[in-house]
Amino acid sequence: MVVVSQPALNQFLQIKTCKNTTTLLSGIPVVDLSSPEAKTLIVKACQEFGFFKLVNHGVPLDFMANLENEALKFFNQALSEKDKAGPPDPFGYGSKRIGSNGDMGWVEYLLLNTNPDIISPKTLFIFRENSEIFRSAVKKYISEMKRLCYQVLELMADGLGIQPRNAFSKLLRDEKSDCCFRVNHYPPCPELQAIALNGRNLIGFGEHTDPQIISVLRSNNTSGLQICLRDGTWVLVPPDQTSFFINVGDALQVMTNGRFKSVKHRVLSETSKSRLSMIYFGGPSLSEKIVPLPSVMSKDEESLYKEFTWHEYKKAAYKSRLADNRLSLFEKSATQTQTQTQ
Ligand SMILES: C=C1C[C@]23C[C@@]1(O)CC[C@H]2[C@@]12CC[C@H](O)[C@@](C)(C(=O)O1)[C@H]2[C@@H]3C(=O)O
Ligand SMILES: O=C(O)CCC(=O)C(=O)O
Ligand SMILES: [Fe+2]
Repeated sequence: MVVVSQPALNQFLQIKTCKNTTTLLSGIPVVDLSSPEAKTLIVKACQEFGFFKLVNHGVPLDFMANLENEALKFFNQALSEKDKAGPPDPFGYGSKRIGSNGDMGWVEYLLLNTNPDIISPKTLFIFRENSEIFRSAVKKYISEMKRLCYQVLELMADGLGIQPRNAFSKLLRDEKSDCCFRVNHYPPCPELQAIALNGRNLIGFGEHTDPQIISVLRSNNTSGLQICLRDGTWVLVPPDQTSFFINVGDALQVMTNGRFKSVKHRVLSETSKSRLSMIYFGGPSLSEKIVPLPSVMSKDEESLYKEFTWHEYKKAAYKSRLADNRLSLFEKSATQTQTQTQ
């Protein structure tokens, strides 16, 4: 990324308000995947936060470190080289523009489709020439992410008492599942140290919920990720490069009829250290109906949402701005729910 002037930086600056105070949270739920209590703790965390940290996950640490190194080699290239893999369509290399509806962030990224049948021409440029090591690191990492998602989703089903226990995971096991993988690089912004910030922050990735079922995030040891609690307070998530952070996505909120809540999150940039994060987004096949699972619902309980397919949701999501409440388009009004119960 290039050096920028203060007026150009203004579009990434966010004013902090008193109501929205950021506090350091040491109470992020932590789940030990090897513990017999994992399923109970996962359900509790998804109900209260829509978010938790996963330890003892069994993913080899060198897979994470290798991919991080390879990704940094990509981002350290000249912009003219990286731009050959962009602009994102939505896959490929992107810088500062997130999505196609005007969102901006102090970030550059690679967005990849994980289905080998769908090859985006842009992504061919990412792995061209001497990048076989990068391609292989991505492949190994993604296969671990799939395994981890299946395991976590099966524990969620167990914890909720859902039969069969693959009710969620089968959606990702489907060969047509719509999953993607993102590597975000947040360069440091030395210009910011020189100017008076007046308590303002630099937005790396603006607030949003992830539309999919589940997201698995790993970052280097640079902070920046924040989650929003139910009371609207933003809290910092202390980084931990050996662990994963699991986000409940909008589709899982619907499939649990609101028992799990998708977590609103954002990244604020550091002025002196770069952050590198990799996120695996697990989505179902495009034709999948996103409805509450019958075994989640109690007797006479009605769905809070209108029926829609993942394709319909995705289409709406990609027309929306990052901070929009995408699920509200599919919520039933109070009158609709009452009429159905009468
Ligand atoms: C502004 C946008 C970027 C996004 C598509 C959208 O129109 C709204 C959802 C955004 C998001 C957030 C989570 C993931 O990073 C992502 C890949 C996704 O599936 O939804 C991004 C989209 C994107 O960057 O293209
Ligand atoms: O980069 C991060 O740490 C989080 C980014 C994110 O939330 C996303 O890409 O959807
Ligand atoms: Fe996200």
